[in-house]
Amino acid sequence: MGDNKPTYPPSLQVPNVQEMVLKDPLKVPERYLRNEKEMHARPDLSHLSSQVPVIDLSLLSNGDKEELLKLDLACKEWGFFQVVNHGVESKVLQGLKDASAEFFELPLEEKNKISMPPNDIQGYGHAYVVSEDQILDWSDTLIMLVYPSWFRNLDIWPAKPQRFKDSMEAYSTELKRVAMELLGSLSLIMGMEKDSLIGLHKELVQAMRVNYYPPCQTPEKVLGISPHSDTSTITILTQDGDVTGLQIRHQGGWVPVKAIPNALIVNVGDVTEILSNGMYKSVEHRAVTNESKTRLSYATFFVPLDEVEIGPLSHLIDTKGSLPLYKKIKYGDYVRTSMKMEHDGKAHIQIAKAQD
Ligand SMILES: O=C(O)CCC(=O)C(=O)O
Ligand SMILES: [Fe+2]
Repeated sequence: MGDNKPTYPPSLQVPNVQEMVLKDPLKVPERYLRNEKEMHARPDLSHLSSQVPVIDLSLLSNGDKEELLKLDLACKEWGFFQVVNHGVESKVLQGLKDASAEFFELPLEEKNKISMPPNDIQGYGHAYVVSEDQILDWSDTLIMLVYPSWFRNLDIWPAKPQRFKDSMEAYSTELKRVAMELLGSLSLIMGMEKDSLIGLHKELVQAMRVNYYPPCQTPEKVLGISPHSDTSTITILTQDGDVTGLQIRHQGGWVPVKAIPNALIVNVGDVTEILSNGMYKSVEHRAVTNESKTRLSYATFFVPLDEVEIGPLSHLIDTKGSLPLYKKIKYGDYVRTSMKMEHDGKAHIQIAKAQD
């Protein structure tokens, strides 16, 4: 069992953004410039920020019917929600943030000791760079598998700061509990037993991505992370401080998510969209940069084992008399094919679309 650690298609090597900004804060190379249409064409929906649903995890845990209905609506209408009363202590959240910030402040050569190897996407570097002429994201990233623990490749976990591993472990263990609770509630609102979704995963695989967004003098011209939906079942995100950066697609525009302090931001991923035959939508999101402040975000992806076949749940097709919108596909094939594609909104979910 211990030898079968998954690896993922690697990304092309591109410049370190943090270093670029350190050397010349005014320089924004052409490779990072977005077209104006992409940045400005959509309606400004920032006034909708306050309407992003808020879910109380302690109520969900008690099986509160009203809260389950709220969750159902949040997954249908927004695909994103904030979770409060999750029970993750603020010192655990802060521990992860401090240790990560300390890692990113290390000299480049120290960080490069765990740079992504040529055959994997885990480690320090950039993700989803698949062609030399693609527009690049204004960010650097650190990616690692955390659970099940025998999936860990500790060679690419930061050795410095010393407390990094413990902080990551403490945070991830807590998030696993939150995810199990959320997946239990999702099972219920999808008309199944509470433990069905977890069972379907065979093993709940948990991967972590720490995003580092340096400031950019012209934030209106670059993106921290390109629009995409996550290939996960669910993603739980937390962010550093009060710098807003995350924006979600809603009603044809972009809505900034203003994080409630210490709340966790959850989004529905492609797997849930596929399983629910489109009833719940994995929503496109992106991150913008800030003119003067660095932002860090911490995304935890919960996914099934590679061998698990995902496809619309039969009871969700049968009861509604609707056609399956997606075909059955092994999760491992889905995620690996998507990683060979440039982030382009939700284009990669086509991999699982049923033929008409
Ligand atoms: O930084 C953010 O808020 C978004 C990060 C994200 O979408 C991701 O890592 O998949
Ligand atoms: Fe994402």
